Amino acid sequence: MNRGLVGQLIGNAIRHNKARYFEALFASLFINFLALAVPVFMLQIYDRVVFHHGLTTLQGLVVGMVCVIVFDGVLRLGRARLFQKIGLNIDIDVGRALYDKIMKLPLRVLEGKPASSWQILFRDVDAVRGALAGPTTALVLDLPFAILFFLAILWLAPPLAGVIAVVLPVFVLLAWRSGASVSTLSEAERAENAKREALIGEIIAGRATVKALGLGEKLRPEWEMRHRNTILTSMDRGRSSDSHVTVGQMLSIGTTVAITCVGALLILEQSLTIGALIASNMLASRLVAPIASLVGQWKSFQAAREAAQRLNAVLEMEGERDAVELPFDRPLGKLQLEEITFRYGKDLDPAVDKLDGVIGPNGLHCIIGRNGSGKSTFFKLLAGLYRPDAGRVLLDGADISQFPRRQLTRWIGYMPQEVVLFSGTIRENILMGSDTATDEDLIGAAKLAGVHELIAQMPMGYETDVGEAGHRLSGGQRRRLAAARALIGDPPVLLLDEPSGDLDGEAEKVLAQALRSLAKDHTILVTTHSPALLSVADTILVLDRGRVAMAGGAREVLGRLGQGDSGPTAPRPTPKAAE
Ligand SMILES: Nc1ncnc2c1ncn2[C@@H]1O[C@H](COP(=O)(O)OP(=O)(O)OP(=O)(O)O)[C@@H](O)[C@H]1O
Repeated sequence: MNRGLVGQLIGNAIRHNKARYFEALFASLFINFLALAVPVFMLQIYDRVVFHHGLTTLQGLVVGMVCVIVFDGVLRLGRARLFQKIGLNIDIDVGRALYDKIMKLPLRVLEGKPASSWQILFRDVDAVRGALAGPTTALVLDLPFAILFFLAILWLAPPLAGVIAVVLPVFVLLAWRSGASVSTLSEAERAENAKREALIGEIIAGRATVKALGLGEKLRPEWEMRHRNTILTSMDRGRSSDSHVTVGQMLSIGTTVAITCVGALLILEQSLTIGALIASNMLASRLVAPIASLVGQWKSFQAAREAAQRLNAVLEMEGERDAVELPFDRPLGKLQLEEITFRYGKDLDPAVDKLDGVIGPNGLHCIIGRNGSGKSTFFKLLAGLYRPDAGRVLLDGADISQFPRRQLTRWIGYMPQEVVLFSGTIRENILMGSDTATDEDLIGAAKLAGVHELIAQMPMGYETDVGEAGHRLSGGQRRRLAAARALIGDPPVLLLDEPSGDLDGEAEKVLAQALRSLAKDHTILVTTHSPALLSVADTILVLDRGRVAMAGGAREVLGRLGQGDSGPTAPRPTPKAAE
């Protein structure tokens, strides 16, 4: 049977930590042997010290018990440390595998689920760690030693061992039932919790809009509904769990009562001493305790198993090509589209529909079209972020789908429409665009993006902290930094989605001139409606509902658009005119 990747990772983690688990098992062995000391102490107190005034025995027993308590404490502490180390290794292995997988998943897969559902997966790593290196593991290691206590009771009072033999299967059945019923309810609770977190995530991400539009009250019913559902499912799960735990506690008390009653009869028959009864009762509660905790803890195992299954499902998803980089020279930047088609869903119209033609090498090519005409989708296909449902994108004659992501990002610089910066300095954010860039490249890219002077005027210059997601900067500043980030690796192909979006007129002109001079030896595609950029373009491609509505030299297209040509809705006259 396929254990799955998480199974393998856990297997590896257990193998790597085999020595530690053995040490923990060894510690458990001693802890449980030492646990026998208390009943023996009681037996001696009642049957020897009390009955025979054995004060010397009492002194000896007290010294012995102090040693036992200290040794037990040291062992428990040691065992907890071992679990910490094992847990750390599991965290590192499984957490790293999850991070790597998420980084390798295709963009469409990542976009297919809310951001919060990816975030929540890291909590699943905690659940797996908790089950393999937490209190539940200590419980499992203690379980085999229950036999030790059973044998001790059997030796002291065989009829009392009979009572235990009857009660134990009931405990095991209860633990199993508790796990089974809690499992379904935990899944429902998790699903509701994920919905609530998705809403909180959206509200926090859009906090400025929420505030500006005063959406607090409008969003409240939705929030309250999701919050209520989370609480209700949590209460259902809690109720089920509580009822099993309560039955378990009742059974524990019932066991003590049954043992005491049977023990009392044995004392009356003079086949048992009071000390032996007290010792048996202590042994019985020590035996029953871990099994009774199983009733409450089974849910942790169940939760860990489900977490492992969810992690497994993600880890087994197909990632992007992880091949070694191919020995290709730096491309010249000729993009060839072979009837590329892409739909966001099987039943949806194509967002990009049979786009065909050649762009570049070199030149500044503007893509225009109405909102929703497919410009951003087209760029994501060119950047290799989406795979076409049909057709191919070739770069210098090579299908881009064969290249690993790292290689592609060096050749195709992409600046998305929604600019995202990361916490850190301006310098760190720009340098993210290249693995090898020097300080000279950093300044060169900033100058090209027209942001160098602006940075130089800041008190901390390139070391200025941009804040969470770059929120300490203005929209235009963020966009210019993102442009510098796309430019820094000097890729032969540049895809800039609305680079002039938040720019003022002056910045727009600077950008237009920079792109114009860069276009001599780079293939630059820009989606824009900025006259400054359109005026320096070599070609213009007009998209409409994912198709080419018009394409050709910039002057010609602008002329036709100016003459009242129906533009984006016009038929497709020159499919390869962007060449
Ligand atoms: N993640 C998505 N899931 C489903 N449909 C999508 C998704 N993203 C875009 N679309 C749809 O695909 C079509 C093309 O969208 P796209 O973002 O490429 O247009 P655009 O030309 O860049 O628009 P704009 O000028 O507004 O940025 C639109 O109809 C849009 O509704």
